[in-house]
Amino acid sequence: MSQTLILRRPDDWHLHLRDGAMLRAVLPETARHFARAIVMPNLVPPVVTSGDARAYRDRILAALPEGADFTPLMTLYLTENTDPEDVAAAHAAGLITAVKLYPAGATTNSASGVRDFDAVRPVLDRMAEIGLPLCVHGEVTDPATDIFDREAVFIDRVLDPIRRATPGLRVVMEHITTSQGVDYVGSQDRDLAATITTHHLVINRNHMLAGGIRPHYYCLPVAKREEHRLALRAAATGGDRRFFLGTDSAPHTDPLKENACGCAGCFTAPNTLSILAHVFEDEGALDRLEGFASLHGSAFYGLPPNETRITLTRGAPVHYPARIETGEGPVTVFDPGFPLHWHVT
Ligand SMILES: NC(=O)N[C@@H](CC(=O)O)C(=O)O
Ligand SMILES: [Zn+2]
Ligand SMILES: [Zn+2]
Repeated sequence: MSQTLILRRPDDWHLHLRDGAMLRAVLPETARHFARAIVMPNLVPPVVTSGDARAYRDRILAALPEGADFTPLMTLYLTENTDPEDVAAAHAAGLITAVKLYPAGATTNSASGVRDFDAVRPVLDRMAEIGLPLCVHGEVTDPATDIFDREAVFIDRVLDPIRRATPGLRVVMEHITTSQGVDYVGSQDRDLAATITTHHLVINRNHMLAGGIRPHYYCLPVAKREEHRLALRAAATGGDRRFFLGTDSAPHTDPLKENACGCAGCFTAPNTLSILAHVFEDEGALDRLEGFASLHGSAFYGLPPNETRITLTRGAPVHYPARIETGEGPVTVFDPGFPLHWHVT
């Protein structure tokens, strides 16, 4: 017997769309299922001013397939030179939904990020005043901190002090990967939330490293031990409104992934919803999928939920392409390692 789930159309609260030919290839994969997405600003060069955000938004809208119903929600890349007034004006004009903090050197295209957190204090103060959320890539970057500990150390050493010094600042910890991330969000008030990716609900570090190195499972923050994956699954499927979907779908071409120094990022846009339905079914939480994918994020950002619906139907295995072609080369689609049965229409 086939089983059907009807959900409000989901949103993706953390997405990389890139630019140019890559943008044109990956955007339809998200627009097919999602109504809105927070678009990350880590282009080269990054999206740092309101003018950059407006121009990037226009390029995204121009790349949308005919008839697509998709709204990009823009972000600014926080640098030590960001002008608080430019941020406030972009917010007041409805141009941006958040500002993104990358510690310099933490991840893909983060070289223009923040080294000295005191240098961005005026921007953070202004954001707290106007209620504009800060999205955070939460990892320290000092070489002495083990890569598997970088998120937990960031919470204690950077994030908690910033939040204490900036009362009222609304923060989203992006792509949390640890039980410490889950616990920190759970212990705080409604000004703090977290996105969780699809892939971190599926893989732990063994999937990436045991029995051969699998570069398509390499992303940042890097997948952790199994106990952390289980904590993320409990948070995502537990119904707490502070946790919501941000796929962090992050396309890189195969030659850049399958490389002696491979890029970080998993491309999950095409099959994310089928995988999530599988995960929520496994956890006996299909009734909570709509909250995680379609309701909690918009509530945090103060936006109305989408009025349109998608239908998930459980049936014969559904096949997604192993990779998509882009004008820049092939991009491998994340392989969850199990057959998918949930069709999305
Ligand atoms: N997640 C990743 O591994 N990569 C992202 C950057 C990021 O979100 O940290 C990318 O832009 O490729
Ligand atoms: Zn990141
Ligand atoms: Zn990302």
